[in-house]
Amino acid sequence: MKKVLIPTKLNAVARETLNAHGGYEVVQDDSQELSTLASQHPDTYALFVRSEKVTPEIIDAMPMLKVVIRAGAGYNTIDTKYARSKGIDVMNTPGANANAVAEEVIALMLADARHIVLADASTRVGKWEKKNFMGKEITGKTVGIVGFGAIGQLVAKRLFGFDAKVLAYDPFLSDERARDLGAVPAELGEIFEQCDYISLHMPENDDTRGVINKSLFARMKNGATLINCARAGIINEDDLRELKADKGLRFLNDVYAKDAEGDKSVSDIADIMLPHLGASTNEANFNAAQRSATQLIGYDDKGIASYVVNRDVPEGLDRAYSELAFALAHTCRGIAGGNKQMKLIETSFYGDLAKFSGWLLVQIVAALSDDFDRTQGYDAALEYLKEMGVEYFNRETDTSKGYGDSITVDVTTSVDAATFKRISVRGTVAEGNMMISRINDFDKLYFEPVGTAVLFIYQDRPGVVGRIGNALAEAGININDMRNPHDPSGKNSLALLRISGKVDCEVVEKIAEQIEALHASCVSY
Ligand SMILES: NC(=O)C1=CN([C@@H]2O[C@H](COP(=O)(O)OP(=O)(O)OC[C@H]3O[C@@H](n4cnc5c(N)ncnc54)[C@H](O)[C@@H]3O)[C@@H](O)[C@H]2O)C=CC1
Ligand SMILES: O=C(O)CCC(=O)C(=O)O
Repeated sequence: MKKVLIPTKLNAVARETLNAHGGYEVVQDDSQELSTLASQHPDTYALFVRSEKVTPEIIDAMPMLKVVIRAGAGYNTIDTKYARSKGIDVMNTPGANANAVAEEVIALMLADARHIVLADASTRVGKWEKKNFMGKEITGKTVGIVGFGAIGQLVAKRLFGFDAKVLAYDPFLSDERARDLGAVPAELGEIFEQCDYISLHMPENDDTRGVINKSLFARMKNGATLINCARAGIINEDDLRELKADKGLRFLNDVYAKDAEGDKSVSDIADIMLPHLGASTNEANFNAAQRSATQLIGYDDKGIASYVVNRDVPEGLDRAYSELAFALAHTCRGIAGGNKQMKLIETSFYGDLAKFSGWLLVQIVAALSDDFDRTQGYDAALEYLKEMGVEYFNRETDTSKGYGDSITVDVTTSVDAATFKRISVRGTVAEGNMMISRINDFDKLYFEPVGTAVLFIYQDRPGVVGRIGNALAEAGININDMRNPHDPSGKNSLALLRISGKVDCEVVEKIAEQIEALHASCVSY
């Protein structure tokens, strides 16, 4: 059993999902400090946190820790570098709470524009200060979004309902993409100069700390509003203090240097301040909790490391190709019949993927062997294969084949001392979906490796597919998708079916007997 420690108020769906999957012992306790819990549970394998600080001391208190999952977006509270040095993967759950924050931004804008907080307090004590609460409308205003990621984009989408003009600054997003999303791409200075509202949605890191400073505040329009629901560290609070009154700026704030009770340094300059409530909706808490659990399961069962933030995922590599490499190797392993003794792994990385071959090999080795620690890198993967007596060969790719960005994984296993079996699987990513395009000689499959697949190779003759369908139906299994090509000789056929649920090995074996299959296997993704 792998111990998962959840020292925070996280929706019970995380615990329930892990328990339903099995193999995890979940300890959830938000009544004690993380430091206390860490020392009580040194055998923790995975830690789920919200805004709790994960320091080197916390990490050292749990020597078996392998994964930290931030149930949320910002991971500036986790010492990711120290975690890396200890071989610990840190993940976040991008987008899981984005809508909650986007709605909070709109709530803050409206609340401030219509004096909701002050007007409520005044009316509640019996006053009638209608003339003091003349408001303004956000409809038609120009709003600048700094950091046009999951939250920034949703804020824009919500604002379009108010006919707002949205300017977006994000150095990692193309102007074309920003325009596709309805925003006007702009430089940071232009945003501060032209906007009535500026909402910050970039992460806090070494590049962003303190970047929202005097030089930008000085360019703001008089009476403009700054909203910070991102992180306290990205703005220079003293610079804002210096200019705020003169320019009549408004400042709406959700974030602090420390999430804790006590006086807040911004209380003199914040017009509305909330206790870091951005993600505090039932929906966001549920989403982040569920995503944390499913990401851990995906990481453990399928090697999905795409959410890991403290490993050098090479720049320019679409994460879907990491998952593809894993899925192709996992398919080879399934067709080879599980944990067979591997002799040789051969790979081809076509198109732009050639430069990511080292990173992709790690995913392949992780898929082929449960013992390989996938938090390690390329050199460790090569070393591991050597220790296991497995040869590895990465082929030069032939661009004339026109395979685009695709991967081939060939695995040769020994059936007995004298016989070897070679499984070759090629695949690509199309419209964001993984596709297996070839299995051995069966080409143009375009089969998505998800759910459960069964695979039969047989001598081609009429009626076989019908018999497979009937036998599956008798076992209560529906067919969701199917490919049935011939091999180039035209003698053999492949029936590759995605089925509605897990299937017992006996059912597959029985069908194989009935149709006199040359090969039968079942792969769960
Ligand atoms: N108040 C709250 O409760 C919450 C706050 N947050 C904060 O909001 C931040 C953004 O969250 P998401 O939109 O989900 O993350 P995201 O990763 O989807 O978006 C962040 C965007 O910022 C951009 N960016 C990076 N460096 C930048 C820079 N120097 N200038 C401008 N843009 C830059 C990135 O390219 C990315 O598009 C998180 O990092 C977190 O700190 C997130 C969730 C809840
Ligand atoms: O979990 C929370 O309440 C804070 C969320 C947050 O700040 C984040 O996801 O970055």
